[in-house]
Amino acid sequence: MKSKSYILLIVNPIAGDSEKDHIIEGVDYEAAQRGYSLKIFETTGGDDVSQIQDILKEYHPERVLVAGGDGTISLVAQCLRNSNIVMGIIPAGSANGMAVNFEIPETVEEQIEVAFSDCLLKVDTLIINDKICLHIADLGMNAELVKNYESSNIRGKLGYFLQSIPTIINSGGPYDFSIQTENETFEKSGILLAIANANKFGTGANINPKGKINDGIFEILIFKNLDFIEILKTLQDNPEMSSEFVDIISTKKAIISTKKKVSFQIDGEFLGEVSEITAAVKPKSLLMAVPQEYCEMHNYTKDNQ
Ligand SMILES: Nc1ncnc2c1ncn2[C@@H]1O[C@H](COP(=O)(O)OP(=O)(O)OP(=O)(O)O)[C@@H](O)[C@H]1O
Repeated sequence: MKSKSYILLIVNPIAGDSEKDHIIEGVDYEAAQRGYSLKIFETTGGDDVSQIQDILKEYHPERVLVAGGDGTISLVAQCLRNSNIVMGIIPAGSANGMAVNFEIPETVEEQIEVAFSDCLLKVDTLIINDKICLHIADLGMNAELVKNYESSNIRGKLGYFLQSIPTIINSGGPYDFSIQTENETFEKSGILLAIANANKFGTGANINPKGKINDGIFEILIFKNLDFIEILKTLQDNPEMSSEFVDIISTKKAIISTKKKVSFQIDGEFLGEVSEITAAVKPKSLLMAVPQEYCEMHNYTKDNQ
């Protein structure tokens, strides 16, 4: 084990199609100011999980900062789950859904400040079909949109917007979902079933306004139709959505099945078509540095060590 405390910075060089030099310089400066040594690891897209695990064992960093998109954040969260190592996010992807959800500020300077701050929150993670979900997974129309977005050349919100109309027209829904929770079985029909640990999609749509990221439960939201007025409401901070538009089930675990296969995504990554998934919450399993304002707005109590 090394004698000085380490910060590990994990950089995905291709995320968001942007250079990361200013992030690396900013983190290097801040780490030095605070008396840490900095270890940098660049992902390769190959065996990143086992390489990161080896670095964690060798350097025992106090914090791991991630400069990448949602895919890289998920990968790092998977390595840090059930440890006491803090994860900080420096969003550098094309859509950055998790950063939108955690209200990470816009500038790199502010993001680095948050990533090094002592506003720490132990958040729940979900395990869905053996994969980690920090944010939102879904079956149906949004997953179809993620698939079409991934295969298109235009990135960012514009890319999502441009894919939305053909996706709506060509969608395979509505779907009949059978949802088995710990105590009950529900039969529901909808165009989109979301499994939400967090509140917002990467587009900013606040689909799960009452959800808390550290309450030991998650929400299953079944959207029944494309009601544009209700969709516009989700752009507000605290939308009251009609029960004609969405049904909400809160639970700790669930098995969800459909007769016909349906598109499936976790945290912005398209994972093919499935007819059954299992989801379970792992309460307070990841320690994250988040903005003070995020804790205040959602009445979260900090989990400072
Ligand atoms: N050095 C690399 N070369 C090629 N691909 C890489 C490399 N490092 C990571 N990857 C790939 O990058 C993907 C993850 O990208 P990530 O989600 O972080 O960024 P993004 O796609 O730009 O952002 P977002 O998810 O916010 O749209 C994974 O598929 C991973 O395999």
